[in-house]
Amino acid sequence: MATIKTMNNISKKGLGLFGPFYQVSDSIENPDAILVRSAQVDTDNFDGLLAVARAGAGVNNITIDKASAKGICVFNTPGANANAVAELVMTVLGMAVRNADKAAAWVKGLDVNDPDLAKTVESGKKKFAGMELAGKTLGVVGLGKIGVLVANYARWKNMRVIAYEPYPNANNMHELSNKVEIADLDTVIANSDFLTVHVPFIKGVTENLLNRKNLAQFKGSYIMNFARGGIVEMDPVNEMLASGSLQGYLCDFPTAELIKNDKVTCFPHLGASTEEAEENCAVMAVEELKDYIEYGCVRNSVNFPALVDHPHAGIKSRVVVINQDVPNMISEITKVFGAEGINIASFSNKSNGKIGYNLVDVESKVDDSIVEKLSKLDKVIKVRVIHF
Ligand SMILES: NC(=O)c1ccc[n+]([C@@H]2O[C@H](COP(=O)([O-])OP(=O)(O)OC[C@H]3O[C@@H](n4cnc5c(N)ncnc54)[C@H](O)[C@@H]3O)[C@@H](O)[C@H]2O)c1
Ligand SMILES: O=C(O)CC[C@@H](O)C(=O)O
Repeated sequence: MATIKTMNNISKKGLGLFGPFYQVSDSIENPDAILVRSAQVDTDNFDGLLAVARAGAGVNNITIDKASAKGICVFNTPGANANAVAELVMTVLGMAVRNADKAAAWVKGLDVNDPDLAKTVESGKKKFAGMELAGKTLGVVGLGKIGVLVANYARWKNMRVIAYEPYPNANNMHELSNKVEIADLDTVIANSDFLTVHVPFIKGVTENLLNRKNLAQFKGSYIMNFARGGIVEMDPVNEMLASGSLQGYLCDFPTAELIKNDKVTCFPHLGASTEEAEENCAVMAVEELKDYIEYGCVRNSVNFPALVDHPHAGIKSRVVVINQDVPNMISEITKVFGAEGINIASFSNKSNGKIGYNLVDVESKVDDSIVEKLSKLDKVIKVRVIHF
């Protein structure tokens, strides 16, 4: 029986995949794995934790470095909620440039008994005249799963799109419209009518990626942040809003100050809140956890190297060895098996510069003594055995 602690609301479609071998509850104290959305997870608070799966993209709510130090694998679900966010971003921008929410609120406030209602409507609408997206330039910062979709949607609306991506991923680039222009960050900021950011929040790296210095070049009207609060430096944005050089700030991360500002439209971290995205994320996260718990396979981890290699028929034990990524570990590990007279049927290894990950398959049942011996090796972080 494996135990899974859920934090936040996780779609039933995903939870239903766990099956009878799993106990799934939000009240388990020291679970084998955690399934989470936006709640904070300090992995040091859980003994014996094997893995954390984030049903979503951003993992800044999880203590990744602490997890790596203890051999805890952290997963996310790349792309599973990207369309939900991209659709919201384009909807919100479309509404902003047409003053759609303000206009609709004005209509709601009209006197329904006004005999000249139709006239009032026609004469009042000029206050809400807006502009069109077609022909305007959208600047996209970050061409990951969401940024690519936003860029493509903007192209379909006949916008010019310029984008910045420092680490282009071949799969994402393959999906990108060939009409999207790629440029450096300053060029994107300086040439956009609207700016949207889609990068992870990484303290000291993407923190204040849009900042006083580079935002000084922005001559457009709206900045959108549906990625994470700390990515945009707020003091210059507030000053630009107050001076009127920026028409609006549209974001998914409300603060008291933002809520009070009439030129800011805040959403309640709503980007991924569609039935489809919640299901996609939950299903992907549960599949990742099950494959890890049952077979030691790693896909979509943010701290472990990818290694998907299911054991062949006849394998009775799979020994999972997680080590710091230093030279000579494979030799040290195999020596332990040799010294015990255990024949290795299959050995898979991957490393990512920080973590070395090994799956050692054996056609007999190994006992706990091998775990003890492997665990004593210098630089080994964690060892577990999966029996079949
Ligand atoms: N509002 C929401 O509900 C919601 C939903 C999903 C994701 N998000 C946020 O959006 C972010 C992006 O999601 P995604 O699915 O596109 O992730 P992704 O990993 O597919 O894309 C992120 C992109 O940012 C790029 N990047 C990394 N560092 C960068 C830097 N210094 N400068 C510019 N680009 C950089 C990466 O190379 C990658 O292409 C997530 O990390 C998360 O914080 C928010
Ligand atoms: O789970 C959510 O609702 C938000 C998810 C989002 O912030 C993400 O990073 O994927």
